[in-house]
Amino acid sequence: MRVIMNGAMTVDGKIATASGDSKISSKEDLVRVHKLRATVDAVVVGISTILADDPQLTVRLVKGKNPTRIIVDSRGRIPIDSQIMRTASKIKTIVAVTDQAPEEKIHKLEDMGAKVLVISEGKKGQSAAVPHGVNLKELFRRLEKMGLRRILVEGGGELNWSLLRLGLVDELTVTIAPRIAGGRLATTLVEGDGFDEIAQGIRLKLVKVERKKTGELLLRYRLL
Ligand SMILES: NC(=O)C1=CN([C@@H]2O[C@H](COP(=O)(O)OP(=O)(O)OC[C@H]3O[C@@H](n4cnc5c(N)ncnc54)[C@H](OP(=O)(O)O)[C@@H]3O)[C@@H](O)[C@H]2O)C=CC1
Ligand SMILES: Nc1nc(O)c(N)c(N[C@@H]2O[C@H](COP(=O)(O)O)[C@@H](O)[C@H]2O)n1
Repeated sequence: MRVIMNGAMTVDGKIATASGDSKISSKEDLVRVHKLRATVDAVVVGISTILADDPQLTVRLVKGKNPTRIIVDSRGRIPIDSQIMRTASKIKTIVAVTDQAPEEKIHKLEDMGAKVLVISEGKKGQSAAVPHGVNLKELFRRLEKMGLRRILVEGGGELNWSLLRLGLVDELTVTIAPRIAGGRLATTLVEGDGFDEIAQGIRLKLVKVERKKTGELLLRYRLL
């Protein structure tokens, strides 16, 4: 399995403003992301990203095949009128929940065309903010068994932390937009509990730097 994490942040590391505006990167960068989506089997996001952005997670800006969309959502909170659920009968959609999700909601999601994976709670690698989240190692094992081998993670910060902490990420691409958003409550690329010491931090090797006409920087890292 190959797991690529992608995100767009401001120079001060924010992936959205405190009020929830996440339109950070340029159209050119979004086209790059859609091209990247067209190369993967699945795109994974956390439920808070769905609730904040109501994304489609498609390749509509380019020609190509839509990846399977995977929502990590322990309590089954995904709205039935979200863009993802409204298109779940046409574009493969998986909602990964735990036994905290109400059975009635699980049936509703399945009736609308989504596949629901009930996965026992994860214990390691999660932050205090997500004490009873989906067991991501088990989720990724199940995805691999289903033939989903090339996975793109598109955040947000809590999901990014859990996956990085568990060592499940192979590559990180991050677009840095020439903006500063500020705001102590604004979400950053990686949230979670974090480490006490920098020496404990996750190590990366910078493998590529691209300077864009838009003023953005595209950084590509390999996880060590
Ligand atoms: N600029 C960019 O590139 C991007 C920006 N964003 C922005 O990020 C923000 C959302 O990020 P954030 O608030 O960090 O939330 P996330 O999107 O990372 O979702 C986190 C939630 O997912 C659920 N979850 C279930 N299991 C796990 C697990 N094992 N580990 C982590 N989470 C789990 C939890 O909710 P529950 O307990 O209910 O299951 C948790 O609170 C939005 O504002 C969005 O716009 C998002 C993506 C990209
Ligand atoms: N690469 C990138 N740049 C930005 O500026 C972004 N806001 C995001 N966000 C991610 O893309 C999702 C939106 O996808 P659709 O356009 O609806 O297909 C959003 O929810 C984030 O996961 N990414």
